Amino acid sequence: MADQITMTSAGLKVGNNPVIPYIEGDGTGPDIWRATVAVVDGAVQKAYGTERKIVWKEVLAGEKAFKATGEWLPQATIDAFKQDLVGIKGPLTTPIGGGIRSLNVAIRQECDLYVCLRPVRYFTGVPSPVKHPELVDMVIFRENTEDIYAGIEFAAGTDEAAALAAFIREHFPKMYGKIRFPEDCGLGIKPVSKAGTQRLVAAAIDYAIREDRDSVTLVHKGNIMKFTEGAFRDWGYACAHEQYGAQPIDGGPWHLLKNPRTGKEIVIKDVLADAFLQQILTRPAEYSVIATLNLNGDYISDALAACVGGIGIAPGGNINYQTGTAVFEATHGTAPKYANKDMVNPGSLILSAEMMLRYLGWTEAADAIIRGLDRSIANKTVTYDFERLMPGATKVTCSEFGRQIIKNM
Ligand SMILES: NC(=O)C1=CN([C@@H]2O[C@H](COP(=O)(O)OP(=O)(O)OC[C@H]3O[C@@H](n4cnc5c(N)ncnc54)[C@H](OP(=O)(O)O)[C@@H]3O)[C@@H](O)[C@H]2O)C=CC1
Ligand SMILES: O=C(O)CCC(=O)C(=O)O
Ligand SMILES: [Mg+2]
Repeated sequence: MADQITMTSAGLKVGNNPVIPYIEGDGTGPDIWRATVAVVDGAVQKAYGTERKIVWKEVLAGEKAFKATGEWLPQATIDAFKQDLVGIKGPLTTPIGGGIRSLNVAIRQECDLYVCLRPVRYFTGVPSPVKHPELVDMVIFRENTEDIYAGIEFAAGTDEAAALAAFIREHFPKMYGKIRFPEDCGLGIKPVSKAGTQRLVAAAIDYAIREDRDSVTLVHKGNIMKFTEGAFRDWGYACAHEQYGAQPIDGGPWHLLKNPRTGKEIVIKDVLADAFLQQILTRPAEYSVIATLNLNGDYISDALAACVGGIGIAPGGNINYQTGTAVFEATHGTAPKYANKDMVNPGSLILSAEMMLRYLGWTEAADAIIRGLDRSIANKTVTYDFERLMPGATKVTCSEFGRQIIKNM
């Protein structure tokens, strides 16, 4: 028996046997996927016995898809994510320079998954390069459909780059004069819209209200990129003011919002991206919910993951809160040098699956995963990345780490 997940006015409707499409992924993807599926099935069984079970449905993308179909991202895969609503994926390779554009970004854009949700918090015992990793408890809302990631780029020396340069020269001669080497210049365009910004910022504020968080920080580089990053900040504050009734503090720009659920205050503030990247090291406790643009969010995700013990344990989900469509995935990439060695940490994908279970409303199964992971780390039976920094730890394989988590649930 298999149930289709549907979106209703009351939220997702999830049966006992939901169909969940998954992409195994490239590089280390198959290793971490195998460990993840075992942990998720184990957690669901632990929480609900035989009453509930996920019906996994493989869909293809990346190298496996190319070998089987001649396409890197078959339309059937996008259709499955849209139809089945909730899915999960391993990492996919993106070549640098030429070749295909990011399949990961393509999935987010084609399904209009406008929020890249990346919670970053510390698990006791995980080795970290900072003195107080336990002070890091942030949830990143990274805009997922706009910015430099829209992929409007023209290679130096092409007719397209020359045509765009000619257009700028004709219509914006002063700006053309600012291009230092116009003759051999690659050109990129950075679209950032009010609608795109405000649906992202609204999702971040909704989260702060729902999860009783005390601040939402808009992270941008608006001093330099005034009409994209600066506009993101201004539209973000406008969203807080117009849609949530937030009021300026001492004339602004910071705003204060009363949580309608708890009556507590939520500060809406902003910070420049470079300052933020140093402050996450020096005073992380001052930040809670983060709303930011696509590229900033990419950098911030990896930097924050490092603060709490590394990319091996940083989860994520790409979500459209209106349609309910969501594809969960780790923050890290394919780590190709470790492919097929059954070696890397499956924690990021396992915790992404844990987010997925919570999104489905299967909180008991999600809690079982957290219990299993907490205890496995406390027992110091960990993969190479933690073991090399954890005195007295026992190094286990990727699959064995998964088995430890199941045992410890
Ligand atoms: N969403 C996605 O699918 C993403 C895909 N990518 C793609 O992945 C490919 C490789 O990118 P790359 O820049 O090497 O970044 P990766 O994140 O794949 O790897 C960088 C380093 O991070 C560490 N790492 C990554 N995964 C794990 C894990 N599961 N457990 C423990 N440590 C881990 C390793 O560090 P160490 O060497 O110190 O052990 C690794 O060398 C590229 O094609 C890139 O485009 C990148 C990011 C996201
Ligand atoms: O798609 C890629 O290759 C990179 C994506 C990425 O770095 C991210 O989503 O964090
Ligand atoms: Mg990244």
